[in-house]
Amino acid sequence: MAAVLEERPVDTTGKKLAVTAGEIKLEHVCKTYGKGPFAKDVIKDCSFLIERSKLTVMIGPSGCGKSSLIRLIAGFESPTSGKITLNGKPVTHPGRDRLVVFQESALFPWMTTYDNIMYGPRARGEDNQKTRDLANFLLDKVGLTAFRDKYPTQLSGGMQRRAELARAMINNPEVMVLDEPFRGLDAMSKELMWEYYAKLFEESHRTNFFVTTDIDEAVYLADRLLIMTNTPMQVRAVIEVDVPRPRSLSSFFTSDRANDVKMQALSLLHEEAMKSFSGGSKAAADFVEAYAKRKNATAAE
Ligand SMILES: Nc1ncnc2c1ncn2[C@@H]1O[C@H](COP(=O)(O)OP(=O)(O)OP(=O)(O)O)[C@@H](O)[C@H]1O
Repeated sequence: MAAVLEERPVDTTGKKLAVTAGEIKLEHVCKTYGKGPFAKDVIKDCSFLIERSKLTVMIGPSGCGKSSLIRLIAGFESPTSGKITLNGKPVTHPGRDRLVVFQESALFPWMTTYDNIMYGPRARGEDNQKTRDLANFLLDKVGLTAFRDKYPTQLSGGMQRRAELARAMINNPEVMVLDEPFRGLDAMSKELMWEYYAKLFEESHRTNFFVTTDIDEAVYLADRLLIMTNTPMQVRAVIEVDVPRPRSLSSFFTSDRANDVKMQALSLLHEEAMKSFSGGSKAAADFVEAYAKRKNATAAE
């Protein structure tokens, strides 16, 4: 059963939003695309838990199968074998209980920020005082109250991502799934997004599953870090990021534990990249080069 965690204030008039947190379990999940001589194993015997009320981050080499796994969890595709359950019930199709925020903007360009956020409730015939209060509450939470009536093209990249977070959260999913949502943002906007997003999580403790290729993002955000292998993708290691919350970005990376986790994760990812580097992967070669630069920079500090 999903747990109703806590009543959260929606606005100053005292209305409440119940945050419901679910749990997703993957057991021996495999995914093969194509048939016969064209068959390609992308996910192989993948088992892990997306724990209730925790922020689980999955990091793996580029092209290892992360987006394929998200499509299975979202219910857009089915595993070739193995089982995925939400609160013990098999995932068989897409549902409001598992909303995915993708790396590409999904905002409707002809709608204002407010209308984009209200899209879900309106589609369900729930344009009422409660959802309107909630939309305004979320606008405030993501720092977009002043941009309520602007269209997506009038917002910066970071603002668009924040609007997307609000648009997903208004539907109160039991699990929020995020596929590299901050990819492509410049470094400063990205850090700002991490802080917004971490705060939103810390205030709600909704179950979140966040997928990335960015090591700093992964370590800063995660309660649990899943390090994945190259294709066919499996869980290589699970690291508990036992750094207390709320986390301040300015002090986080000076913490010994955060740096230990980062070095441990980097070294595992480096091993995975080396495997596909020897197999001739361009993405792996880029990672190996970036890793060497980062290691030298850390040594120089
Ligand atoms: N529908 C499909 N049919 C055939 N092959 C596919 C299909 N979807 C994905 N693949 C293959 O599966 C592998 C993993 O792709 P996927 O997009 O899941 O990886 P990823 O880790 O999300 O990549 P990135 O980090 O670049 O976003 C790739 O080799 C891709 O070509």
